[in-house]
Amino acid sequence: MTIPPIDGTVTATAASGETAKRRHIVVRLLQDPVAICCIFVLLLLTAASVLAPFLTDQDPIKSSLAETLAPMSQQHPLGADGVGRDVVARLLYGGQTSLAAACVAVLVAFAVGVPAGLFGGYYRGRADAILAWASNFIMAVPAIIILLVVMAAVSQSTYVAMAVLGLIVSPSVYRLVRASVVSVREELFVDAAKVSGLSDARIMRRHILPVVQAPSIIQAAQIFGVSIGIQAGIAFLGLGSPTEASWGAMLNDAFANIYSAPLLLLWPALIICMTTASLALLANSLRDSLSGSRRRPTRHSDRVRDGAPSSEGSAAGDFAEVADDVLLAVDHLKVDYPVDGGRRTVVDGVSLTVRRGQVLGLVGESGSGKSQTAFSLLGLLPPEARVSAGRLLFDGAEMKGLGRSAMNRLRGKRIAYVPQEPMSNLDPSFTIGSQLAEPVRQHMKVSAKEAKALLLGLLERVGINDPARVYSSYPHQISGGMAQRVLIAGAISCDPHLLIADEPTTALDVTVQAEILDLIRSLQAERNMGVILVTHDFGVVADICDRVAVMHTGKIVETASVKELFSTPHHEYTRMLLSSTLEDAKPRSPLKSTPKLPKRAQTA
Ligand SMILES: Nc1ncnc2c1ncn2[C@@H]1O[C@H](COP(=O)(O)OP(=O)(O)OP(=O)(O)O)[C@@H](O)[C@H]1O
Repeated sequence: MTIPPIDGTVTATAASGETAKRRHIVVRLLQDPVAICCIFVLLLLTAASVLAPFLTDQDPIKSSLAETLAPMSQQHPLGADGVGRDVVARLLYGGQTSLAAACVAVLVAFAVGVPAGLFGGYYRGRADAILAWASNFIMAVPAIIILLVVMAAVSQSTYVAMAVLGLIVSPSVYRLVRASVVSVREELFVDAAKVSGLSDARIMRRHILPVVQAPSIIQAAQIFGVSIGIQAGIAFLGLGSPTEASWGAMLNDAFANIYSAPLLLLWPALIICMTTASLALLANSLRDSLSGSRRRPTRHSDRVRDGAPSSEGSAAGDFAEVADDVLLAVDHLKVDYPVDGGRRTVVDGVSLTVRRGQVLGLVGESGSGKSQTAFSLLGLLPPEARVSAGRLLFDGAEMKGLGRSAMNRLRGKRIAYVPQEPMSNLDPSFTIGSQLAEPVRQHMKVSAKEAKALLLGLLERVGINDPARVYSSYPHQISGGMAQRVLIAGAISCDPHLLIADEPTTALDVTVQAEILDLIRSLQAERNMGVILVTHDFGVVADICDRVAVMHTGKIVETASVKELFSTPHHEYTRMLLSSTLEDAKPRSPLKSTPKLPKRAQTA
């Protein structure tokens, strides 16, 4: 077995990739006007504070009773406070204290939280449990009370208070880091690094810390802003050291003179608001630029699509010529997952064809791989799934190698999906109309008004009596059957060529099942759609399918027309399935005049 050179060329490539990624993040950040304004404000404040001795010759601490509440003048551009101290000098020197003390809080929070998160997330076990308990305990303690006690009984220094604050907020850093570590430590590249003999410290530094970096920067900005606010709060309560100029102490002094010199309150309040708002907005912009540039986890399936075709499958064999009426041609589709150091194949060389206007039933017992086959066609498998195929032709074009945006353009527009559980596929926080309209507007490039008109017509078409009411309803206000009609309306809204329905009636009341099947069949005939109907129910197959593919342990064991399959099943597994289904089955009544289906659904 060859172990990839983790420390060699791969590392060099990865390092240059990381550098490029960082550069990309900075570029994105600098393209954001909000971020630029925030950075400018923060740099200005920091520079002014650092350069305070050069910007003013006034002493920020020394009081002068003769200049108590002195008005604005050349000597005191913003006046003097209640004990005659220059406001500008106090703002500038106060910035030194406030910004440096906020740095102390951030440093302590990260010095405690990052190692604890790395250790707990990486090693888990008992140490992790103890750290989790300690973090819960610290978080349960009211921070402001602790700070007041420390300042009253231990030290009045803002720096000491902020060090304690750092300790108090360190559990939030711990939690963030731990969550990031847990999500990355199961990755195959971490296992590969272990196999290659890298030490834990090196794995953490190389593979785990880079993942933790981005969210940590955002959290540092947030903690920085919060600690400036808290400093102001405790100084405002009069707990700061009298020998330290700070923005909070200025607030305290200004409050004492609020009636005689209200402007004194304005300057520190303005500067505190500007600093905390800039930090909060900068954190938001950072998050946006990081999420915009975050590398999409490389799906094994993508590798197959992007790279050279897998050697598996007979690319040139079964589908050398694809007839014009073939909508979908799948050749030797394979899906496998990592399990206990190996891989488990759940779809094993599936080849199938769907013609335009044809309904293909995909049947098999639970776990036979029906849904995995359907999801791989939709490109919806989890990242750990590895997908390969000889060919995946849709509408005459190869789907393999399609990027995410091309796949998104196909999904919803040309390939639509009807799920098994309609209710859990509707977001309870949004109205049905808004959920249906979004993809229509995106794919069809129509206005909100046009999308609504189109959808109201479709809701009526799928048998909903009061489309306008349902359009403005929330999912909990409609029944499961109606939710499935809504999803079917959504699925056909962009006029797809292929509809993949994964057990669309399983979660529904028996009385509604036949109506939904009838609806799918009538829509399919009306629009000449190809349909893949995933089901384990031969009754459903008999009702609406033209052809059937029988799946067993990830393989298609038999494909035939419905008539042939029921009259002369060839494969032993098909016979077994048919006999077990028919043994307990009640005869199904024909669907032709389902009493509950609204008239327009049948006649339209
Ligand atoms: N993320 C995963 N990791 C590992 N195995 C998985 C994963 N998802 C599905 N499988 C396995 O793939 C196999 C096929 O699952 P699939 O959902 O396609 O079955 P199915 O035929 O649709 O069954 P059902 O009718 O119960 O949904 C199952 O054995 C399942 O345990």
